[in-house]
Amino acid sequence: MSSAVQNFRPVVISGPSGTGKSTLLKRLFAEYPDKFGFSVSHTTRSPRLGEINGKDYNFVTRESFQSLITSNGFIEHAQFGSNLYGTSVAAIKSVAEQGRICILDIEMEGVKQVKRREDLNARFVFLAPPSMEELERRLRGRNTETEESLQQRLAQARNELAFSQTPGAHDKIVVNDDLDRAYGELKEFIVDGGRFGAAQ
Ligand SMILES: Nc1ncnc2c1ncn2[C@@H]1O[C@H](COP(=O)(O)OP(=O)(O)OP(=O)(O)O)[C@@H](O)[C@H]1O
Repeated sequence: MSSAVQNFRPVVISGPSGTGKSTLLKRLFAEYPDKFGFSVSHTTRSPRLGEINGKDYNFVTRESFQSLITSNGFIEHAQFGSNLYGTSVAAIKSVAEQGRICILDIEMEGVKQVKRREDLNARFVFLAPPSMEELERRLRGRNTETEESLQQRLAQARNELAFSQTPGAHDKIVVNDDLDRAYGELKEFIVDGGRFGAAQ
């Protein structure tokens, strides 16, 4: 295992859409501005004006994207329109090499992929809604979804919740009932007395 991810273990946060992942992560990043980072995704699309290679995206050709797929270099990849997008193992490790904890805010299939990559040494936290009713209330309250996308998110939420019940799926489950309480519990798990999950 590369020593960087031994000391700077990536944290995978997952949970149904609308549970409050972005809300809680924003707060964590504000409290610890230099501790965390996101991995830079790969894409085959062309850079837009002002986008920087290696910062906004790793802009690559279709050929090199394909060869990275073949060599098992991606945690997840998908096609949107005519372009390919993906999260590479190297991009996650690179965050650790910069001395930061890589935060992966991903859905269930991505979680399963990261679990298969033991060399990433990741920790897994699941953010659960207090109930399906409250999740629906939050999604409606956010005013970002059509009825159709809302129903899709709720159906997917049931899958994610079922997976979260599988023994060993996550190292920690935080229920986002009261925001301050949930933040405290999430922070305690992630910061871990300043060790961020690393063995002393
Ligand atoms: N503990 C809480 N109590 C009440 N409302 C909350 C709580 N946490 C978050 N919310 C609200 O719920 C809504 C969904 O939160 P947020 O957008 O952070 O979810 P998310 O998990 O990041 O969703 P997505 O995966 O779709 O990005 C927001 O309007 C947010 O303000």
